[in-house]
Amino acid sequence: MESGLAAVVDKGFSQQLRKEVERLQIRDSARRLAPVSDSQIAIPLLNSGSLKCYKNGDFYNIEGIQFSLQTILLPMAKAASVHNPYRKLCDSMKDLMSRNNICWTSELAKDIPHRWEQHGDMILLPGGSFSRQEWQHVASVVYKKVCEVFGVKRLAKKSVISDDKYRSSQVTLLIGEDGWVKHVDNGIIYTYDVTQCMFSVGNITEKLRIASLDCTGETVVDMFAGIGYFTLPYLVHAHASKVYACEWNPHAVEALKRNLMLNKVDTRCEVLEGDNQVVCPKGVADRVNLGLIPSSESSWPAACSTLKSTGGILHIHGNVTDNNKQDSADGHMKLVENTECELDKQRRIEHESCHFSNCGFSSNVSDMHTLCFTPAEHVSDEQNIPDTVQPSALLDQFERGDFGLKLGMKVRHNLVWLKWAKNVCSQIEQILFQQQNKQWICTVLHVEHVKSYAPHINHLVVDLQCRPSRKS
Ligand SMILES: C[S@@+](CC[C@H](N)C(=O)[O-])C[C@H]1O[C@@H](n2cnc3c(N)ncnc32)[C@H](O)[C@@H]1O
Repeated sequence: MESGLAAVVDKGFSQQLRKEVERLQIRDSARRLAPVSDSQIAIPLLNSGSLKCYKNGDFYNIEGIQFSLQTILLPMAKAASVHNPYRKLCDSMKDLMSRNNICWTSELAKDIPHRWEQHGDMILLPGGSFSRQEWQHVASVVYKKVCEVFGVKRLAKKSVISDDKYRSSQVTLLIGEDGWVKHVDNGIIYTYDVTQCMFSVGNITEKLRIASLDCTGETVVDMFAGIGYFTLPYLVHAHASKVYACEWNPHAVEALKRNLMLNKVDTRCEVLEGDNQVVCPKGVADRVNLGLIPSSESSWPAACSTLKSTGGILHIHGNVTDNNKQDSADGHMKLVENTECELDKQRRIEHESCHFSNCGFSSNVSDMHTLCFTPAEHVSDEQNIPDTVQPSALLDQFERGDFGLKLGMKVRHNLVWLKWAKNVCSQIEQILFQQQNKQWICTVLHVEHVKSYAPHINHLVVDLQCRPSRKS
């Protein structure tokens, strides 16, 4: 048993809350979930830092699940007690400090990371690890010890991704000659220098989605190519005939060129080094990828002018903020569906992508068509709430701002997402109209949820089909 921080929640909500704390990356996997009474379960946590914004009086509330924080004795996970590098790291650091007559404190213990990334023979530590003054006295030995514990040759440490125009990596090499690492991801080899470029692990679902497209015969322009996160899936799996890859960070360009060679697709890709607003070719693309967050808006005109005169598809990424925290906390409306079983319902509510078509809802995904809303007991104007509401009607009400109902969080999010997609769609129509002096019809084909970026901020992608209107 080990004492530590835990979230205590009613049994019926324990699995939902476990998923939420895993999403926030604060679940302590070294200790096991355990009942604390007949009706409550404790979920072990690493820390409570990211929970601050969910605090409501003495309790916390995530997605309508109420829980408290307590310090509790919990059993160790089996794997953790047998082979746990974190424990090994703690033990070897305690030992090292005592040999150097440095007193072991809880502050020093907090400086030891619970998570890290392994890139082949390199361990990449999170920012903030080993940052206290005491470590500096024994710095070179500490870093060697860390390598020993993990059985690697190189060690590096992160801080935040820089806000500079290159979104440079902020990684310092602590032990080793260079920062080049290799990743194999969905059959694609990526190599890059961790001290110079970033690798967005969180975008894996979007990379897989791109990989599943059939782009045979298509020309694609990747406006923010980086080291080839999307350029490579377009070439290797989606079989694009040609990709123009724009990138202005010379370190990323170097990695991109290496990656094209490594994956033997360099003959189908032209790397255009520089600002995409300058280097992007005109009138060539069937498809344009705009993979920059929080927004790629400044490059939308260049993206529009790279489309073929017959039109094409834009994949526009963006961070979308849901500001209305109050509604999400009390969630007056429950989202239910008539016919589905409990498990399907759960899956559907957790299914984080939504498909919308032509700013209405697409017929190929039944999700939103079959939704109806049931008022919870405490909604006073129950009689005014229709049994079934068409999502497009919901959006109209939502846009007029006369939405008297409070919606369940996922539904409201979907409406916020759809509103964002519609907004992007009409801005792109305007840009195309201004550039070409004729009407274009843009259609929202799909809205993809890539990841939760921060509380109330979601990274989305809208797929827009853009066609010149026959009328004008
Ligand atoms: C965040 S990375 C995106 C990588 C990839 N799309 C992803 O989501 O994982 C953005 C890349 O776009 C590049 N970039 C940003 N603005 C640019 C511009 N105007 N022209 C060319 N490259 C640009 C940055 O240097 C960086 O490598």
